[in-house]
Amino acid sequence: MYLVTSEQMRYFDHYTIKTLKVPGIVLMDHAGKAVAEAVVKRRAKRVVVACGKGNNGGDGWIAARWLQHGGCSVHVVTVVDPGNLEGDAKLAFDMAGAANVSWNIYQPGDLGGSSIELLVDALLGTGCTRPLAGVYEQIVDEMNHSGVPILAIDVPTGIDASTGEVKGSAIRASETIAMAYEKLGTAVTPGAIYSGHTHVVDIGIKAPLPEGMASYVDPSELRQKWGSRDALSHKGTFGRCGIFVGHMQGAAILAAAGAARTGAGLVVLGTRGSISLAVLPDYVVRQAESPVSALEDCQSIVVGPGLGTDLEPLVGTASVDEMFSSKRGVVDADGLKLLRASNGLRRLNDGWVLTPHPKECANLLGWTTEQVQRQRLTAAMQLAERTGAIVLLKGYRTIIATPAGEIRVNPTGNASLAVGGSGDVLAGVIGSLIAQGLNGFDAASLGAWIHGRAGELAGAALTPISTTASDIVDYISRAIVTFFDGIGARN
Ligand SMILES: NC(=O)C1=CN([C@@H]2O[C@H](COP(=O)(O)OP(=O)(O)OC[C@H]3O[C@@H](n4cnc5c(N)ncnc54)[C@H](O)[C@@H]3O)[C@@H](O)[C@H]2O)[C@@H](O)CC1
Ligand SMILES: Nc1ncnc2c1ncn2[C@@H]1O[C@H](COP(=O)(O)OP(=O)(O)O)[C@@H](O)[C@H]1O
Ligand SMILES: [K+]
Repeated sequence: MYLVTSEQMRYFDHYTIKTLKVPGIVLMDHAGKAVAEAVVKRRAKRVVVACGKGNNGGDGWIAARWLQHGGCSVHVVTVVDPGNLEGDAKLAFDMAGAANVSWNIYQPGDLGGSSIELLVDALLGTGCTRPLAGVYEQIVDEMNHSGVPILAIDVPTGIDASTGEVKGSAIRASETIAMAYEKLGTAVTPGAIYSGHTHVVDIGIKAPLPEGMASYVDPSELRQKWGSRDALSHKGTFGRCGIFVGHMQGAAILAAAGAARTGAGLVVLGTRGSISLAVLPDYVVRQAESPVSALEDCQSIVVGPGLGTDLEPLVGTASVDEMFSSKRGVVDADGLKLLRASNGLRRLNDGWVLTPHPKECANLLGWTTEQVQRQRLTAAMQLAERTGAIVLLKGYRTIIATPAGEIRVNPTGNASLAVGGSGDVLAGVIGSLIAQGLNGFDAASLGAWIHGRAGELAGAALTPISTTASDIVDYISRAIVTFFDGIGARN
C-alpha cells in the first residue's frame, strides 16, 4: 500500500482536476460523503465538525451537508469567517449553507457541550506547514480535552503529512479517513500515534504513479522474490549466513537461531576463541584468528549481536576493514560502534543493512534520541544517505530507508517485541535473507515484517508480558506461514 507525501498528493489532485477534467468540488463531494458514511458507521447522532480555511475544511462542510441530509444532528464550528473562504472550500460552504447546516465562528468553550458524540477534525490536512498557533491551537487543545472521540479528515490537524512530525499541538484522533492514499506522515511515528485507525477511501483521484513511492512492507510484492524451493535445491542454494561471535555469546546464538529459522542453507558461528554456551547442532562453529576469516565463504555476515564493547582489538584491522568494504550483511548494536570507530561511517555498499535503535541512530548522527524520535523519517534517510547502506530504524512502525531515498514502513509488530534479545533475532533474520540472495532493501523489509509478525503471534499465544526473544524465534515459522497466506507455503 502506497504512502504519499503532501507534494505527491498535490500532484495527484492537480492531475485529476486538470488532465482528467474532474472538478475539484466533485472530489471534495466524494471525500465529504465518505466521511459522513464513516460517521454513520459509528452510529454517532450528534456531531460537531470543526472546519479550517483550506480544502480540508471544505471536506468538512461537505461531510456536514451529507450528515444533515441523512438525518444526523450536525453543527459546524469554523475558525475562519466563511466569507473569507476561497475556491472549492467556498463552494462547499455554499452547499452546506443552502442545506441549512447550522454553524458559528469558533469561540473558546464552544465544544464543551456534553451531548456531542463525535467531533470531526476538518481544520487542516496536507496543507499544514507550520506549528499550530492562535485559534487553531486553542480549538485543537479544546477538542483533545473534550473527552469526545475525534474522527480526523485525511490527516489529524498539526501532523506534517509528509514526515509524521508534530511541531506543536496536534489532534489526537481515534480514527482517520484518508483521501485516495494514506499519507506517509500518518504511517510513521509520532504521526501514526495521533491518527488512530486509518482508513483509505477512494474519491476518484487517478494519476500516473511516480517512481520510488513510499509504501508499507507488502507481502504480495515480496512473495515474488523469496520463498520458492524447487525439488533440486540443496543447502548451497540458500546461502551461508555468518554470525560474528564476540564476547556476549548468547546474543550471537539468538541471531543464529533467527537466521536458521528464516531459511539460510547454513548458519556459521565464527569466533576467535571457543564457544562456551551450548550450541545446537543446527549451526556450524568455526574458529580462526579473526571471526572474519572464519566467515570468508559466507554470503552475509551479521556483526553486532553479542560483539561486546571491547572493540579495541578489532578497530582498524585489515580483516574488519575488508569485511565492511567487500562483504554484505547486517550491522547491529555494538557492530555499529565498530563501524563508526573503523571507518567513521565511510560509504558502505547497499548490501549492508544497519539496524540501529533510536539511541544508536542518534549516536551515529550526532543527534539526541528525542530528536531522532521526533524526526524518525529524516533520521533514517540521513543515515542511509551518509553511509550508503540500507538503514532500518527500529521501533513501532519500523522505517527502512535506502541511500536513494526510498522508504518502506513495517506495519507488523507490537510491544511483545520489546524484550532484550529481540533485536538480535531480527539481525539474524535479515542476515539470513541476504544470504539467500535478497538485496539489502528487500531483506530488511521482509525481515522486519516476519520478525514483527512472529512477535505478534508469540504475544497473542503467550501474552506480550511473557514473550521472550527465544519465543520470537519459535514463532518465525508461523509468521512465515501467514506471509504466504492465501497461496500456502511454497513447495
Ligand atoms: N481539490 C483538492 O485539492 C482536494 C483536497 N482535499 C482536501 O484538502 C486538503 C488539502 O487542502 P489544502 O491544500 O487547502 O490544505 P489545508 O486544508 O490543510 O489548509 C491549508 C491552509 O492552511 C494554512 N496553514 C498551514 N499551516 C497552518 C497552521 N499551522 N495554522 C494555520 N493555518 C495554516 C495554509 O496557509 C493554507 O491557507 C487535503 O488534506 C484533503 O482533505 C480533498 O477534498 C480532495 C480534493
Ligand atoms: N512497541 C514496539 N512495537 C513494535 N516493535 C517493537 C516495539 N518495541 C520493540 N520493537 C522491536 O523489537 C526490536 C528491539 O530491538 P533492540 O532495541 O535492538 O533490542 P535488543 O538490543 O534488546 O535486542 C526491534 O526490532 C524493534 O523494532
Ligand atoms: K484534518
